[in-house]
Amino acid sequence: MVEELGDMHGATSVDTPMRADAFDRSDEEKMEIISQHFREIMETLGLDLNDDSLNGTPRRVAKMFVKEIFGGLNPESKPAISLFENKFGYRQMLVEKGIQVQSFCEHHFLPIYGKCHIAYIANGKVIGLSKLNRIVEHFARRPQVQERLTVQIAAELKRVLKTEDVAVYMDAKHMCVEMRGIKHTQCSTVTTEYGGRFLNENVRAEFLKTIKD
Ligand SMILES: Nc1nc2c(ncn2[C@@H]2O[C@H](COP(=O)(O)OP(=O)(O)OP(=O)(O)O)[C@@H](O)[C@H]2O)c(=O)[nH]1
Ligand SMILES: [Zn+2]
Repeated sequence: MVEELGDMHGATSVDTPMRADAFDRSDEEKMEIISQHFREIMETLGLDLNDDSLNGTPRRVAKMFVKEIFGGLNPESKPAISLFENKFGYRQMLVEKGIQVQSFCEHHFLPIYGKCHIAYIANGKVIGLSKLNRIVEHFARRPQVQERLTVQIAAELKRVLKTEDVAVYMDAKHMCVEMRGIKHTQCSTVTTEYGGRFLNENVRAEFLKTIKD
């Protein structure tokens, strides 16, 4: 189980901080507890949960947290990866650009949304394209900071593709910056992670040009 939680070659720094008892409860138990607590939050805000529109909300939120938007906390939801022999001898970078990112800021539990662009240079095997999107989706479905999300995606790609030649570029907007606090709507946050040959200026420039085209 500990092995499963480790997202990067045994290092722990990129891992989402999890409690030791994180998987002691079933999803159903988690939903029941969250539902009760969310009911209390709503009631504390003064809402009348006898209203037929509000009555099911605690359970809806609990299900959404456990099964949907934070489903990536469960290591069992990590996508199975299909790799294929690189019989065609493709040796250039493959860029999957414009992958949608929908995540949640772990400081305010408000949405982070934007785009992620991924590249890798095949080392023997090639990956099913949709698996690149699924890896992004898995790590996005956790409370996150954008930096960790970016590094977790890169680490998983390196692990499954058995190469350091990986690049991740993410450009996202944070609702915690837009809707509250500073309330600035025009900025976005860019995070990057480059490994192996992407540390070379020319290779990186080709990647950046491809995602800007
Ligand atoms: N580095 C980083 N910071 C983030 C991310 N998402 C949100 N934040 C920031 O996390 C910080 C939390 O800071 P605090 O000062 O504790 O929270 P706050 O008082 O609500 O801050 P304000 O948003 O400035 O009102 C804020 O500056 C957020 O903008 C992220 O993905 N990465
Ligand atoms: Zn936030």
